[in-house]
Amino acid sequence: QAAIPATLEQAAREAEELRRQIHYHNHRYYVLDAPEISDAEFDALMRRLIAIEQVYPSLITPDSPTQRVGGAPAEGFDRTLHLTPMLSLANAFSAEDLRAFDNRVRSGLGTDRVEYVVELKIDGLAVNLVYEAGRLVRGATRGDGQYGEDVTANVRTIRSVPLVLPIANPPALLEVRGEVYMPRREFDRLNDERQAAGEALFANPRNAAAGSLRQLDPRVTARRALDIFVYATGRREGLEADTHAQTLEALAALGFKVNPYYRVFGSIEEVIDYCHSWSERRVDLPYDIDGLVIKLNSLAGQARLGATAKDPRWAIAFKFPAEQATTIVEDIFVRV
Ligand SMILES: NC(=O)c1cc2c(=O)c3cc(F)ccc3oc2nc1N
Repeated sequence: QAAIPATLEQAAREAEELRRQIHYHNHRYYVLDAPEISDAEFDALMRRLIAIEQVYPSLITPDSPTQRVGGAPAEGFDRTLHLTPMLSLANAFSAEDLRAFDNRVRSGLGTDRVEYVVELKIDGLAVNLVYEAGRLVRGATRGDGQYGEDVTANVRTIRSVPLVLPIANPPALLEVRGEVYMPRREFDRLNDERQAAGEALFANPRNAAAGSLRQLDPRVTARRALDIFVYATGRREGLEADTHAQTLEALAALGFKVNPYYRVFGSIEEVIDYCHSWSERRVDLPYDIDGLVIKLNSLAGQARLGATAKDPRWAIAFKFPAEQATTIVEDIFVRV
């Protein structure tokens, strides 16, 4: 272990370089799932930065990777107002519903052909992230769509959530929406742990993710392998895009984790085929999806169609049939 730099200036330079490397390798591992260095090498970088920050506490910045896991638990969660409302999605349950949606969109726009983006509908809980000058300043649950619970300390523990956007001139203000989820393997591990400890089990990964994200103690959240896929922006200044697909590409370029299975189609029939193909394929995914989300690709078109009081006219969720209840209801007739 090399000696800690003798002066604050040298320490600051090394700390800055270490932060850059750690953010980079964190992104490689947790966002791209393509690490370039071993865990041991990554841990060595972290230990070096922690050692320097211990000797020079003035170097500890809120977005330092050593600050991902906060300390004292919160008493409760503050309410926070989203910069733009988080609406909910109307549901489609059949090909006919999707064709009706397509007819409404095309007649609303007065065009006969439109492009749609189709994304997997991750079965987790929606969160809202706010970045100011490229730094994560807030993470909130969806709440009632206008106000959410401020769970920033917990969101910061999700390794695939960038604490800083590592580019020279980040957007001045960026609101990003995503779905926080718990991979099924982590869900099984967590329930085995709770079973062994005689604690109540989580019914499904969505409940486990919600329960983990709404922990008062971020150190508990940090022990749950939560993950996120981002899927939209809210308020944004300095992020240019004409289509939703370009928005997803821009978010990925900023270091966010975007689900790789989104596709652009030029007709609702292709959308329908893609949706049906995932009804069986989804069992092979390491996380739960409860359908797909179909969105008009053109952002100008989205703006023209707008939203009703609660849901956008330019998007719809295609839902798979609900899982048949797998638990056999106990025999409720007591034999007398
Ligand atoms: N769970 C999801 O994977 C997912 C959820 C939403 C939304 O809830 C959603 C709600 C809106 F009002 C508009 C777009 C949306 O896009 C979305 N896209 C997704 N991929």
